[in-house]
Amino acid sequence: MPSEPLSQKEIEDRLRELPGWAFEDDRIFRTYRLGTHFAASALVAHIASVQEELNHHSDLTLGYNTVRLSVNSHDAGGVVTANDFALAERVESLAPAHGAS
Ligand SMILES: C[C@H](O)[C@H](O)[C@H]1CNC2=NC(N)=NC(=O)C2=N1
Repeated sequence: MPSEPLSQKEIEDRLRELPGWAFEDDRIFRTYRLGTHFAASALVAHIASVQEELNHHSDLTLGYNTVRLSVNSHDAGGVVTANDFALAERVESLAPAHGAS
């Protein structure tokens, strides 16, 4: 079942609970910085496994020592839904163990 778009106010309220995340162009996004390229690669693999579990997938970009996620919901027409925040919250909870900031 497609998820429902969140209102601008809902997005702003939820973003307040997710420091480092921001909203632009109908997406929420964050960049994490890591100590090494290998650590950044491991974070990408961990995020990919969570995305499979949730069946919800970000645009996930690996840099030298950075990982950038950008996500919205295709099934809702390319806008932000609760599923995007569910993914963001899961990533926030696993990122510190990778030394991401
Ligand atoms: C068929 C399957 O449910 C869809 O392709 C899923 C997979 N991952 C997805 N990821 C994201 N970000 N948005 C979606 O709408 C979406 N849909």
